[in-house]
Amino acid sequence: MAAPSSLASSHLSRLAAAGAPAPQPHHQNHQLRLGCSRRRAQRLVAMAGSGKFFVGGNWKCNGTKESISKLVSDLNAATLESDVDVVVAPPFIYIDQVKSSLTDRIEVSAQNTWIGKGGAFTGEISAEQLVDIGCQWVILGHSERRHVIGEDDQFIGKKAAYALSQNLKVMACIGELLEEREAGKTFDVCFKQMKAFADNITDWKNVVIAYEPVWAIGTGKVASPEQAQEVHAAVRDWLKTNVSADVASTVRIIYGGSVNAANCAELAKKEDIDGFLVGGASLKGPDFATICNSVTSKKVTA
Ligand SMILES: O=C(CO)COP(=O)(O)O
Repeated sequence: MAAPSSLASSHLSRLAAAGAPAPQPHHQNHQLRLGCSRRRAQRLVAMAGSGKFFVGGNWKCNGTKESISKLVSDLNAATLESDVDVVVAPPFIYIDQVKSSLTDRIEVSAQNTWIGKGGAFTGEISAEQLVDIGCQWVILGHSERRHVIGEDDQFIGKKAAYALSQNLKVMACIGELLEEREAGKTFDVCFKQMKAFADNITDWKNVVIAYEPVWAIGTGKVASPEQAQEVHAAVRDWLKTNVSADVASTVRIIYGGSVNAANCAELAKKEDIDGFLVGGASLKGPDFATICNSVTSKKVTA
């Protein structure tokens, strides 16, 4: 694959050594750099409002009553920086347990919801029911739901609209497969997934976008800070062109895929990385707290 001229060759060798796929060949780094300082100035102003660093823990289909009780007590005991929003997403059946035992400092999310009002939909959980038990967030469009369960862009977009209409906040996930990255289609895939969200979302204030490259999820192959930044900046530019400059400068774009206590600080330093969506490492309270507190690396470089 042709290497983009803007990345130093030493960096490319490090990526190759770590087994990470190469950056996108068609990237418009030049154009992104030109808009960079203006965008940063806009975003620093926005930081005073909704733009807090954001870390979500997606527990996926893991845990027992006992292990979750231990995880909650570790999270309750953790010292968290004040300028980070923290959310955890337990499996549905443990949400009530978590809500009743977890500090209010941490908000609670579901990992999915039904597309509309509840009723005769066996096995589903409605947005109304999530709100009823005090759940504030829902993760939608996660790659495991797209690629394992088979949810498509339109279905996910409609879920987002309905969840937002019921006052749930949404972590809207996007991300490319390895073969899509290797074929130079990362931006096409991410923009197509973004369009399905944008077609259904009118107000973005309760939306966080999670860029989770599928090849980095649960594989230990984290995207390099440069790879993640490249896509985050491109998604922000897409929002500017296709939604509004205001949404582009205020919406938080978080990264997910093999984030851990050791690699979070370097990723957090990147301008367009506003936080993380964490899988495996969110099951360990102290590691998750370290990832939440990587906001301090952001402050140093902002
Ligand atoms: O899918 C993820 C978060 O939603 C990421 O999972 P891992 O952190 O385990 O790679």
